[in-house]
Amino acid sequence: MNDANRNRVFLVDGARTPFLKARSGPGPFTPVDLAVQCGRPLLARQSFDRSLLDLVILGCVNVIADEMNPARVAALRLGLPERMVAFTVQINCGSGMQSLDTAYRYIRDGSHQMVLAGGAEALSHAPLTLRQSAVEWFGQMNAAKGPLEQARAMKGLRPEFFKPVVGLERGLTDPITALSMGQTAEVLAHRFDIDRKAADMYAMQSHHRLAAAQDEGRLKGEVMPAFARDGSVYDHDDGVRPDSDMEGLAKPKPVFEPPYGKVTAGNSSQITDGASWCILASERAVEEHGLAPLAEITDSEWAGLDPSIMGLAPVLAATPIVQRQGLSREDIDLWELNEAFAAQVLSCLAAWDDAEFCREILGLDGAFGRIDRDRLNVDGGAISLGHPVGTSGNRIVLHLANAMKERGAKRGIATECIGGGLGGAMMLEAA
Ligand SMILES: CC(=O)CC(=O)SCCNC(=O)CCNC(=O)[C@H](O)C(C)(C)COP(=O)(O)OP(=O)(O)OC[C@H]1O[C@@H](n2cnc3c(N)ncnc32)[C@H](O)[C@@H]1OP(=O)(O)O
Repeated sequence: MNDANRNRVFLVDGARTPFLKARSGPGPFTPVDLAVQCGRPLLARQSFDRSLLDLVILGCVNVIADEMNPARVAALRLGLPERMVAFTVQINCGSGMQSLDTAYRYIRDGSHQMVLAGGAEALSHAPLTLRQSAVEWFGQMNAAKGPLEQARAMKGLRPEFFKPVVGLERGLTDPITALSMGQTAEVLAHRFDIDRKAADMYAMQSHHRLAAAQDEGRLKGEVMPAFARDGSVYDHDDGVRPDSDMEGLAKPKPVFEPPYGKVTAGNSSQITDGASWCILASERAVEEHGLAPLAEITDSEWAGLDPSIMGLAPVLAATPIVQRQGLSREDIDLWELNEAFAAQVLSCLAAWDDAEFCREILGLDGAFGRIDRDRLNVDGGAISLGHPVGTSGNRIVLHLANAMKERGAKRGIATECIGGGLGGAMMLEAA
């Protein structure tokens, strides 16, 4: 399909739940609960009838057994018609952006007019699983015929069978390299010479920026309060530490490569629960229903690279967009680069500023240049907010749209690294 036949795609509106830090034990909401909590007020404030939506797509990494295909469960709980097609996508931390990109492409190519695309993740509900030896033992017990065989199988019982494997640890470990996500950030810190002070400084700024955005009411239309069954109300991102300072950040020990690593609890993204939705619409739908979009989605890109340096993927995904749009670094007014780890974000900035890297890996003539920190993650990011993995890609696009509107920006890019060695990026322009 040539460009002339492509439809323009707009991000009409969006909302998310507060991001809630996973503390000990499951949090108050499942992924679908979260999706419903922010989906309800979002749909209620639209001027169009919700039955006009064509499709629901939801990104979710840790789907729980009671909510298979959470997109469909959420759609029905949101009161959408039974004919509504709804599917769930999973591409690790890219899931919430994948839902948007799928919606963007469907609308652009003319098959759909209005799509609800989101991400939902409750990392506090990540499954606890049995170790392989325990699974085999339970299998033998089930297969045992009669008391004699059962007694024989019973002999194989070991206390460690009852010590569960934390699913989250597995989920945040790359299956090809066996490196944890934090270790991949350490690889980058080493490669780009990111020191602990620089990582902590970045983390401190993330907390200060989010705290300022909360205080100054910049998240008001974006964050919808969530109401738990026990009557508790959650109305703000609770992982923020407004008083973060360099002294405090210097205290936590390196988690993933002790004792010399640079990545700590203070400069990593937090383990968090949260959901986010965006409504995407074609130009025709915008005109027909008199909608006032936040932004236009004008390009997107995905990239793959060595899983052990997955954190560099934003560089590989975002740069081709800038190039093919005939733009330069300065033309991008705002960037949202998901803060998986401070060392990972800083490595991306360093890679863009490294002429050799840009020539060899990106095929540029020289360095892309260092992104201005005043244009990057202006209201904080996953270090201060938390990182509900299947949601974050959706949140950064939504927040980019809101931040662009708030600041009168013309153009912005949201981009993120994805476990397994992938990256995604989307470009927005003022509507
Ligand atoms: C998956 C993909 O597809 C791609 C990606 O995005 S990769 C990224 C995926 N996500 C991850 O890998 C998650 C990374 N983060 C983690 O694993 C965990 O946050 C972690 C293991 C690093 C730390 O977990 P934790 O110990 O529960 O952290 P947390 O409770 O926040 O902090 C522990 C202590 O550090 C200190 N600390 C944390 N932040 C601080 C700050 N800003 N200032 C000062 N001290 C701080 C405090 O002493 C804190 O203890 P208190 O809460 O009692 O004050």
